Amino acid sequence: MEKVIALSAKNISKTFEISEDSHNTVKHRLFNLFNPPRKKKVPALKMTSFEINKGECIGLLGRNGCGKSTLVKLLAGVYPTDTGYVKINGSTMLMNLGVGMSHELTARENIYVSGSVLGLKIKEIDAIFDTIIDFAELRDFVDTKIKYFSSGMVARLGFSIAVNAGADIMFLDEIFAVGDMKFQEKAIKVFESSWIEGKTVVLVSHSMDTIRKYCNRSGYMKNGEMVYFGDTEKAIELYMADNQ
Ligand SMILES: Nc1ncnc2c1ncn2[C@@H]1O[C@H](COP(=O)(O)OP(=O)(O)OP(=O)(O)O)[C@@H](O)[C@H]1O
Repeated sequence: MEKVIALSAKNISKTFEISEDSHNTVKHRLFNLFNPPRKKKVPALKMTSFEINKGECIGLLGRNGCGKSTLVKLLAGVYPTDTGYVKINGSTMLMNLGVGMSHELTARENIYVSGSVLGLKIKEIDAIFDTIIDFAELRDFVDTKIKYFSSGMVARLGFSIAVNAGADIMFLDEIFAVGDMKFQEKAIKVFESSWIEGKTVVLVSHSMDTIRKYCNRSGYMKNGEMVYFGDTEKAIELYMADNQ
C-alpha cells in the first residue's frame, strides 16, 4: 500500500522563558525595585524533524520533563513553534487530562464546543451526544459545570469525546491513566477494538507494555532532544538504559 504522510514536522523547536523569582507582593517589589525577577530559558524542545504516515501509531518515550508533552502540543497546534513548521493532513485532537475543556462550561456545552472545534455540525454532535455522555458515565452531571467535577470525571468526558467524535490524527498524552480501574479497562478495550484502526495516533506513555503493544515506531527524548526516532524496541532499549 502506498504511504500517505499524515504529519510532517520540519525543524521545530520551543523554548520557554520562565521567571525564577516572581516578586508578587508589594514588599517584594519595593525591595527589589532595581533587581527585576531573573528570567531563565528552558529549551523544552530542541530542533527536530520527522514524518508520520497515515495509520501509524507512534510512541513517545522519555523521562519526566524531557519535552514529550511540549512536542505533542506543538504538533497539535496548541503552542506555536519557535522555528520550523508542522504540516498536518487531516483533523487533529489532543487528549490529556482535561485539556481543551472549559471549566466554566457544563459537560453538555463542552461536548458542543469540542465537537465544533473538531469540525462537526450541530446535527452531527446531536447524534453522538448521548453516546458520549453514556460512555463517560456522566448522565447525572450533563448540566453541571465541569469545575465541580473530579479530575477523573473531566478526564472521562475528554476521553469519551475523543473516542466518539475522534479526529484523523489523535495525540494521546498518558490517556490510559484516565479514570478509575473500571474505566481504564473500558478505555483500553475501545482503543483496541475500534479506535486504533485507521487512525493516526501519537501515544505518550511511561508504560513500555502499552508502547510495545501498539506502536510500530517510537521516539525517544532526552533533555528536550529527540535522540532517536524509529524502531520501537530500540527506543525502549534507550529509555531503559536512561533509567538505570
Ligand atoms: N508552559 C510552560 N511554561 C514554561 N515551561 C514549561 C511549560 N511547559 C513545559 N515547560 C518546561 O518544559 C520542559 C519539558 O516539559 P514537558 O511537560 O514537555 O515534559 P514531559 O516529557 O511531558 O514530562 P512528563 O513526563 O513529566 O509529563 C520542562 O522543563 C518544563 O518545566
